[in-house]
Amino acid sequence: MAAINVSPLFTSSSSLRTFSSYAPQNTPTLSLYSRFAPSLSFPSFSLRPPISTKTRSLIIASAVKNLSEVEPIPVPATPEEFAAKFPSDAGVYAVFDQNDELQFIGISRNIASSLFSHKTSVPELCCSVKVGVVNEADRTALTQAWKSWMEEHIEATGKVPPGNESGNTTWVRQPPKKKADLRLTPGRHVQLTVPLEELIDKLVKQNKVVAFIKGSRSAPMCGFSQRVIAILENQGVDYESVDVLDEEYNCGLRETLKQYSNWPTFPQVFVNGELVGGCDILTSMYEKGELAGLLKN
Ligand SMILES: N[C@@H](CCC(=O)N[C@@H](CS)C(=O)NCC(=O)O)C(=O)O
Ligand code: FES
Repeated sequence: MAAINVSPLFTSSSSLRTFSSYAPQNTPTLSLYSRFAPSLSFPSFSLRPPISTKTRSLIIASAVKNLSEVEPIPVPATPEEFAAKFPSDAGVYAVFDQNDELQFIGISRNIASSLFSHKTSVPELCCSVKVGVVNEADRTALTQAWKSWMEEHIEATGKVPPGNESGNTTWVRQPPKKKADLRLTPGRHVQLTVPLEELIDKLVKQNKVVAFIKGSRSAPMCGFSQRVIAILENQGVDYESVDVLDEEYNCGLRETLKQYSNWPTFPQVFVNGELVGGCDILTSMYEKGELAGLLKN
């Protein structure tokens, strides 16, 4: 197995092997090891031709210590302790369970924050951590650091850390689930016993923030509605959305709402039962910093 010794900047035992020089035997090809870290996606972990001198000098400049040479740090419990123990810098980290089995190697723009998030979501797997800060941490440098730790571990054990195996989502931050849009009626086949205006009135008075939009909040059907949803999401406010184009569950809403609010277009955003406005008004309030106060009161 060919190994290329490189720069004294690497610690004494370190050597940098070309990616093509070792795919461990009895294990799948390296491309199968490609995984996603919580905040950054990796390029595929594929076999490559030998690294050019220029690339190698880049790698050396951003190299972290070998995985085996880094001291593990016990994982603390509180966010304050995380901030005190771990750097908020970018880099690579390796998480070990209570049996000192390596569970996951990840990269992050903020190591302390990523580790705290792992500790919160999978506490039983986070007992100690090895950390390598990457200087001048652009994407290439971070990926390189991750690859070198992955390769070192694979070479030593012949296996990929379980959390980095293809299809394992334990360590990947799941996007928050979007709330469902509200429906005004049980369906168009059901005869309403109260006028639609009354249902609208109840809806806007019983919910602090309501956005009547074209399409759903997860797939707005018009740029104006999309903009308003983006603003509300950005404000982190809990809001309800109603699709005025949904003729099955909101039959007649598109025209009735225009009369109710005396406003001819959509989107329409209500706060505390009052119409605030459409896309232009929301955008202007957002840009002037006036929206946060209104949404919170
Ligand atoms: N200037 C408006 C833009 C919205 C707009 O023009 N909406 C149109 C096109 S989506 C609309 O709702 N027309 C009435 C309708 O489609 O029933 C705003 O600030 O919200
Ligand atoms: S649906 Fe065409 S501009 Fe809104």
